[in-house]
Amino acid sequence: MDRPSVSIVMGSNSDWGVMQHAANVLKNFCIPHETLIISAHRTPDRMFGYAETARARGIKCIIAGAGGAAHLPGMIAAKTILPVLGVPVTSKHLQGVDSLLSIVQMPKGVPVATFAIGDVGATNAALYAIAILATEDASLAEKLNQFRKEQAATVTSMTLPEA
Ligand SMILES: Nc1c(C(=O)O)ncn1[C@@H]1O[C@H](COP(=O)(O)O)[C@@H](O)[C@H]1O
Repeated sequence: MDRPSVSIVMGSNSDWGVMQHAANVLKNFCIPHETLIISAHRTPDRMFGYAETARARGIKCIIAGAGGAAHLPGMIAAKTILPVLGVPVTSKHLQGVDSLLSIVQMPKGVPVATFAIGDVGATNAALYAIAILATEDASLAEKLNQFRKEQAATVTSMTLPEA
């Protein structure tokens, strides 16, 4: 098994329903990745250790998903210079708007690329991670181009019911 180049982390196993969409995209593109549960709030020391060592382990970018007071992506970004892609997980009471705002409003100097709430955000974060890797991998770039072409063909062949 190749060393993972993308790391997917989430605050709880309850986030998996959303975050599995990121893992599936990476799997479809044959990107070696890891999936971990780490919480800035509940396991702060583990989170620090993880963020401080991820780059040396060969990780190229981190997809971090969390819900509610979603400080995980921002706190990871505070401890690593790797690109952090934040996924706001849909929450029970505020439908993920709380997660989105917690992730997107980072202070100047410590960026987190923030994606849409839920499944779409997780999917796009993985596609973005692939785009990052593809800047230095011609065959991956070709795969990504092919994906876009297939997507365009699907939309082009869409039909509507007769009026
Ligand atoms: N937002 C965070 C963090 C964090 O940001 O460190 N750690 C856990 N959580 C979130 O709490 C929610 C509820 O978690 P539980 O289902 O375990 O109670 C999850 O969406 C998780 O991401």
